[in-house]
Amino acid sequence: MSSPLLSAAQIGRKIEHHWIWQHLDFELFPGERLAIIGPSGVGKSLLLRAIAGLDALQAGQLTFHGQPLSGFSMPEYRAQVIYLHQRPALLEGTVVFNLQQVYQLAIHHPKAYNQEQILEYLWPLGRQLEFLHHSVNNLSGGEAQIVACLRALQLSPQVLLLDEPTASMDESTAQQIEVLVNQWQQEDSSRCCIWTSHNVKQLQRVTDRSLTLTRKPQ
Ligand SMILES: Nc1ncnc2c1ncn2[C@@H]1O[C@H](COP(=O)(O)OP(=O)(O)OP(=O)(O)O)[C@@H](O)[C@H]1O
Repeated sequence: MSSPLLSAAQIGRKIEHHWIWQHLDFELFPGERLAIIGPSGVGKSLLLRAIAGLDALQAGQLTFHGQPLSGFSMPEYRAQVIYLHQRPALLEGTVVFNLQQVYQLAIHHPKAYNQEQILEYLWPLGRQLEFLHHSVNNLSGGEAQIVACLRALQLSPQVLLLDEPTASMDESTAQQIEVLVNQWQQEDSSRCCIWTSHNVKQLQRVTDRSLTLTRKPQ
């Protein structure tokens, strides 16, 4: 069997004096699609944020390709493991500006913005060239999620951490996003994703197994 791409050993996240979750162990093998499930407030986003290296852990260790996260430069790690926030933060300006701006980061050189690829992503989402010139201030919540998703997919990451990425979309647009994520994964069989969603049917379509978080007594 291959080695895990990501693994968590006895990880714990504490906020103030309260453990949100602790003693968590899991492994993510190449090609896997994992769901993180549990009720609101149980700490699913905090787990994705920890895996993304955005928040420190208070216990345990995460490894990527067998190396502790502390062994990576964060830009290098985050170019490979991309977190899609449930409420995406976009930069002031147009959609195309947001898609192009990420390439200013040295870590993405020599990759370059590819408008043809973006238009291919947009077509099944019912949007064309003019969408690229919309100001992000005028986007709906679902459209902002589309932009965040395309911004991540165009970078061809190895792992996508999808935090309710379609929560603000209609069902048909959400399913088109699922198709795009699936295509990204089919392009390289070692790519992995971790999803959170309150849409059980969606999780059945897009993941193969799940990790359940349960609420700790206070
Ligand atoms: N920065 C923070 N400071 C204080 N508390 C926080 C912070 N971030 C999250 N929390 C708390 O940690 C708990 C877990 O939050 P989290 O957003 O991970 O839940 P979730 O399982 O993703 O919920 P939902 O399904 O509603 O998105 C919540 O009680 C939340 O209020």
